[in-house]
Parts: sequence; structure tokens; C-alpha cells
Amino acid sequence: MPGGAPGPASAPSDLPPAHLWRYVGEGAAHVALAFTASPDVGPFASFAGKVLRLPKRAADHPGSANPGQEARDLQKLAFVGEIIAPLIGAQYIQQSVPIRTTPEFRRQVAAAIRPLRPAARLSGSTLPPGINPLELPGDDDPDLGPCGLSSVTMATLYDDLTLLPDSCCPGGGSTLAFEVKPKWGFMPASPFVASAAAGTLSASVLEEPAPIREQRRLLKSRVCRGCMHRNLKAKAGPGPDLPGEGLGDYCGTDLFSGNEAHIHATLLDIARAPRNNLRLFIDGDQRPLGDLDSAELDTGLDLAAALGIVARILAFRQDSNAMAHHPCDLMFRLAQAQFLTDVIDIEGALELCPELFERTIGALMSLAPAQPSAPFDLSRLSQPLPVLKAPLCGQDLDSLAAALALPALAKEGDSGQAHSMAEWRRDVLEDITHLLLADTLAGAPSPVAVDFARSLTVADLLGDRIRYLRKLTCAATLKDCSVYVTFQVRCCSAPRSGAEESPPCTGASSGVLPLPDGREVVWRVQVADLDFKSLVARSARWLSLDHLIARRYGEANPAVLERARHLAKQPRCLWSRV
Ligand SMILES: O=P(O)(O)O[C@@H]1[C@@H](OP(=O)(O)O)[C@H](OP(=O)(O)O)[C@H](O)[C@H](OP(=O)(O)O)[C@H]1OP(=O)(O)O
Ligand SMILES: Nc1ncnc2c1ncn2[C@@H]1O[C@H](COP(=O)(O)OP(=O)(O)OP(=O)(O)O)[C@@H](O)[C@H]1O
Repeated sequence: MPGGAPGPASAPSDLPPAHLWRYVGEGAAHVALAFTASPDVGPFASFAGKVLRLPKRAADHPGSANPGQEARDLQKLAFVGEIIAPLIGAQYIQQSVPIRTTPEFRRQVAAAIRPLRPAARLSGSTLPPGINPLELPGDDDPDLGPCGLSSVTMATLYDDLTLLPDSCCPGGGSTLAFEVKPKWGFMPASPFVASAAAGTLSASVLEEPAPIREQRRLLKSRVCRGCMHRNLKAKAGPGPDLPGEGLGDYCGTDLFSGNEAHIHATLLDIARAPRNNLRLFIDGDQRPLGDLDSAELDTGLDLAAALGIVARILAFRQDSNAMAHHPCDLMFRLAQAQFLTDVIDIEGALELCPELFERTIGALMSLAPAQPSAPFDLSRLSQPLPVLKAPLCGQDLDSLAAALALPALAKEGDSGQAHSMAEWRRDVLEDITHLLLADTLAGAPSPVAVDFARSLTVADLLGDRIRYLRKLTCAATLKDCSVYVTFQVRCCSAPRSGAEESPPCTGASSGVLPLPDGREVVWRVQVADLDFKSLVARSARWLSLDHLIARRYGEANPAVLERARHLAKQPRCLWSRV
């Protein structure tokens, strides 16, 4: 990969034994291990510089034609190459190699890494800490257990994105890598956001009082999801990363602004309260932010200077000349792709397809009453409301789930209920591909993207439901990925002629930036964690979280709500610097 189907999985016998791997870190769904190269690796020398990503739970799979976990994992990798790569650019996608593991390997790894894992990750909860599970339904995931590593055999091998290949910077000094989890880079433009006019299901099915809907509509058009979500996380207490830390005061959409100064200021703000949004690695080892000792490093950079370099690499809105010399358009493409795939918003999923929410509608309804702490009657979960008994899509839940399940690889396309990758490519990419690179310098989302979203009427959206639900599925992936900016500082090897030299890392987005002191930075930008997320499995959680985030933000910030009422609608977050 990227592009095309992955090869067959390597056999477990090809995998170096557990003691040759060290714990790097983990998110909610995977544990990452880095290969520890040492003189005795012998037959495993080719694993040097690789990271093994082990699943902690079975991949989302509702609705697939049950091809088996291993085939599903190959489909997952193909989804990244065939659908996600064209959205953000194949040059940003890392190579992946599926590899099978044995139960013994996983048991040994689980035992070895246990003391190193954050307590909150060991508990295996998918809910924000402190949130009542009755208030916010979790994923329907029978495989999730307290042990931490699931019974899934397949793992994936990637390049260690915190390192650069030796060929990039022969004899170079320390490699610095920042992992940025930028989350959402846009404000929703969907006609379904808390709309009573467009579709009245959220009003009628959820029995949501009009003032609550109006409050959500106001907030979602004026305060970005990240700013509101941090308020909810603050209420919930410290997260799994760096417990006890504050939440910071910044707007994540500034990371997508293209403006170097704004990106730099935002990164510095995030570094004060990084949670899972910013991590630093030096020569492959994660280090606390603030631990970048310029005296100790051969780069001579402190944290502010290093983040300045990251900002320079991620900025895209200089002028057209600068773009020619500095071709990293990732943040533009990511925001643009998020916006263009999220045209219905999760609230639109309810309007387009209430069947998705049938099982959990009761939990959603519990958010609507004026007293959020009112006891919730679980029995309502098993009593679908009358309106949901008549499927509005004209499809039963099974065929709907199949249409929204992980698409099948080409050779399986016409078997059973499986829908093919080609169908998904058509639905997700066909009408937006020409917009993805439009007008980088105007910022993201670009005016043409905004015009496109506004030109879609409720009738268009309702008339082509599967297309927009599939797009929304891709948006979920794009809103949760990680961006790795990895670089080394080196002395200028040769005088520059002004002509662009070939990129230092073949196939990846990479380049060379001059520093004012005459040295230069060799950099690479890659995106990781681009897993398929099932709308069928997660839509209820996403919708509840959406409602809860806006609800709690409004309760905690009545003054902002009041201010928002009197502001003209703007495409940016109230808290962004731009
Ligand atoms: O819903 P969100 O925005 O809180 O995102 C979840 C992330 O929370 P965050 O807000 O980034 O701390 C969450 O991250 P953490 O566990 O908080 O580090 C996961 O990335 C989760 O995805 P998945 O279950 O691993 O596939 C993410 O869930 P999805 O929304 O991608 O389903
Ligand atoms: N290719 C890679 N190179 C280096 N480190 C990696 C790589 N992939 C993952 N990691 C490390 O492992 C950690 C967890 O990986 P990842 O983000 O893929 O987990 P996840 O459970 O899927 O995340 P999330 O909770 O965001 O869904 C990362 O924060 C990073 O430190």
C-alpha cells in the first residue's frame, strides 16, 4: 500500500519474538510496539525501524458478510489505500504489512507491557472518563476485555514514523518527531444541524424541546466541536494521558488555518496541556513535552523552536511562491476532506436513517429532558418508537448495515451481501475529488467546497442516503487520525541553487527547509490511525456525544450562548485566532 489491495498476511513464524519488541504507546483501539534492533537480531534485521500495531479489540464489523476477522483486516488496510488515500493524498499514507501473531506472542507481549500501560487504558473503557455509560452508550464490542489485548490474530507492521530512514540524513543527529492529533478542522454546514425545518425526526423522535435544539444549532455553528468537547472532558476529569493536567485554552481549528504564526501559537498552547493531541519523540522514544533540552540535543532547539519548525512545515497559506518550495498541503487537504465528507453531520444520519439508532434511541431520549440527571429507564431501549417501525430508507437494518459495512476487496465484490470498494469509491469520491485541491491559498474549507455543501438540498441528501452515509463514515476516520511531523537538523550540504531538490524520503511527503542560521531541516509528514469506523456500530455513540457536548457547553457557558445569539453566522469558531 498505499493504493491497491494489501498483500497476503505474513505468517507468525516471520515475526520476531516478543522480547525483541518494546512498548511505544497506545490509543483506545491499538497498542504499538517498536522493534528493538540489537546486534543479535540476525534474521530479523529487516524489522529495524518498524512498529507493530496490535489490536486491543475486534475491528468494527456489523453488517459485513462475515468474511472472518483476517479477511476483514485485509479489507481495512485496502480501505485506507483505496478510499482514504485519494482524499488526503497517497504521499501522506504510510506503508502497511499485515502479519499474523500467535496467542503465545500476544500473551507474552501483554504480560511484558502491563506495568508500562496507563491505568485508564488497562480498564479498556471507550467512554470519556467520568461519563456515565447510561448517558453515553459505548460501542457494542463483545471483544473488549480488561486484559487489554484481544484475541484478534492479525497485527500490522508499519514504518516507525518517529524515525527517518538513514538515507534521508546520513550521519545526521537526533531525530525529533511530533505526533499531532488535530481532530476536527471545520464547522458543520449541514442543513440537519438541530433543524426543525429540514427533518423533524430529532424533534419528534427524541422529543427534544425546541429551546435545546435551538441552543445546539447556535453553538454548533459558532463554537467548534473541539472547543466544546474539551469542556466535557474537563468535567470528566483527567484523561489517560498525563493525568491531572489542565485542558488548555486553544482552538484546534487553528491547526488547519494554514497560517504559520497561528499554528505555532496553537501548538505552544497545546504543549501546555497536551492530553492525546500532541506527543514528542526523540530518536523514537516518547519524551514529556518540555523535556526538549536544547543543550543536550545536537539540534540546539528548544521546544518553542522545534514547534516553530512544525508550524512552518504544516503551514500552507504563505504565498504561491512559498507553496512551490514547500509542498506540504496536508492540513488543507485534511480539513477540506473532513468538510466534504461530513456534509450531513451526525445529526443528518438520524434524519437520513433513523433505523441506525433504533436500538439506542432510548439512551438518546434520556439526554433530551430538562433534568439531565433524571433516572433513565433501560427498558425503553427494547421498545422502539412507532415511527421507527416503518423503515424510512425502504431497507431493513441488515441490508442497510451491509451497505455501510467495510467494503469488500474486488474479488469478493459480487459475493453475498458484500458491497465493493468500487461502489464506495464512486459514492465517496466521484463528486468531490475535483474539489479536494481547490484553492489551497483561500484556506480550508475553500469557497468552492462551501458552495458545494450549500448547493446540496435536503431533497438531494435524502434522495441519495447511502452515498452521504458512506461519506460520513470516511469523515469519522479523518476526524480521528494522527499526523507525524518528523525531522532532523543538518548542516547545509551544498549551496542551494534555488531549484527544488528531490524529496529526501521516497514516496512520502518530505522536503528540506532552510534555517536562518544556515543549517537546514530534513522533514517528512505522514498520517497514521486511519482505521475504518463503522457507522452502524458507532452512530448512536456519536450522536449522543454530539448532543451531550453541545448541551454541557451551553450549560457551562451561558454568556457564550448569549454572545452567539447576536453574532452573524460565521464559518469559523468563535475561539479561533483567524
Ligand atoms: O469521539 P471522540 O471525538 O471522542 O474520539 C475518540 C477519541 O477520543 P478523543 O476525543 O480524541 O480523546 C479516542 O481517543 P482516546 O481514547 O481518548 O485517546 C479514540 O481515538 C476513539 O477512536 P477508537 O475507538 O480508538 O477508534 C475516538 O472515537 P471515534 O469518535 O473516532 O469513534
Ligand atoms: N507508525 C507508527 N510509528 C510510530 N509510533 C506509532 C505508529 N503507530 C502508532 N504509534 C504509537 O502508538 C500510539 C497508539 O497508536 P494509534 O494511535 O494507532 O492507536 P489507536 O488505539 O488506534 O488510537 P486512537 O485511540 O486514536 O484510535 C500512538 O500514539 C503512537 O505513539
